[in-house]
Amino acid sequence: MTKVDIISGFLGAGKTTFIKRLVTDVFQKEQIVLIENEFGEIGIDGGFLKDAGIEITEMNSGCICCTLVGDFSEALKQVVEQYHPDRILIEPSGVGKLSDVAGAVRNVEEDCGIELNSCITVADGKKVKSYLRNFGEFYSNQIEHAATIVLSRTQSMTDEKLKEAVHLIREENPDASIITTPWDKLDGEVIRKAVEQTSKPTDLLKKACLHQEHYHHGDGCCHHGHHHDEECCHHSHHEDGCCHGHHHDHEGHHHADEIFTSWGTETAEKYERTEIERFLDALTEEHTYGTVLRAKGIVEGMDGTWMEFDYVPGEYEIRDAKPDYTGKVCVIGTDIHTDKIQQTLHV
Ligand SMILES: Nc1nc2c(ncn2[C@@H]2O[C@H](COP(=O)(O)OP(=O)(O)OP(=O)(O)O)[C@@H](O)[C@H]2O)c(=O)[nH]1
Repeated sequence: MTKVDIISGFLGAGKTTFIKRLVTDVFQKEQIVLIENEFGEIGIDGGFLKDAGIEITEMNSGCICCTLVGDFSEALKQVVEQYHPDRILIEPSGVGKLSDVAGAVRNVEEDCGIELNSCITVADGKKVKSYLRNFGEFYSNQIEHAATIVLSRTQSMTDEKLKEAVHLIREENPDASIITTPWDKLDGEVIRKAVEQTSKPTDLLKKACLHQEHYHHGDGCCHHGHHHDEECCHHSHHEDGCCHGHHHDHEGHHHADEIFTSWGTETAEKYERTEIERFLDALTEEHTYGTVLRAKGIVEGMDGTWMEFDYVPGEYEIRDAKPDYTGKVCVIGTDIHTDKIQQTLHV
């Protein structure tokens, strides 16, 4: 039986970084396939994991919800048939709802010969308060439905801030195990125990489905409170072909793409490192770029070397990288001014 672990978490939380730790130190003896669902068109994370021999299936889609029932179960089935892995790791989009993803996995457990083993959420310890307040519908859902919550960046938090973050998480989820020790300090075995022993998601998921008013029908789909005949995505379908959320539970139900915008481009443009630094520094200027929650990319430098960058509010990182087939940049946020971003990057 293939085990399935879901590693969710908001934009830039550290999901990919934690998954790297899992595959190198925790599940290193197992054959693993990673299914990533990026919000937006440009897949940037693949490199390291591909180098480590991990099979990666990327599902790039603006709306995770619409892909969950159709494409998603198809992807799961294909992965099992093609690779017969010991374990499938699913990294949903940072703005995906954990209950949706977990529900979709459970619906195809029997069909696909898989077993939902754990629901993990990685959360940036420094941003718990602000993300709960500003993006609660998505953020709380990821916290509430996790059996294990892994806090990232705790090494750069004061004890007081860490306590506050844990308290806020406990209010949303009294039962989860919360990993507060920075994961690079932990042995693989300790991480395995924290993830495996506490992550029997069955009861949590029952709760998830009741809470969200999902009805499970014989067709294996998870319906969001409405009964439609369509194949997938049972929100109200409007004539414009888009799915618009309905406010039928206390949290409201929005699609990621109603609230978040993802902009991405591939580019052969070359940059000075200082130019990228200036760009990342400037992303905090809301009046110019809107509310940028995440940026990442890989681009060629003027000197022919390559740079990879990662931005989350309050910090960024530029690293040397191996050349890619072309440069790629992706910016995600709310009300982002893509024309200004394009101007700055000359794309
Ligand atoms: N200092 C520190 N940096 C971290 C930690 N976790 C993640 N980061 C950095 O944060 C950035 C984002 O990490 P990712 O692992 O790509 O985050 P993600 O959740 O996969 O991000 P998305 O691509 O938005 O889904 C990278 O620059 C990481 O190096 C942590 O625990 N400590």
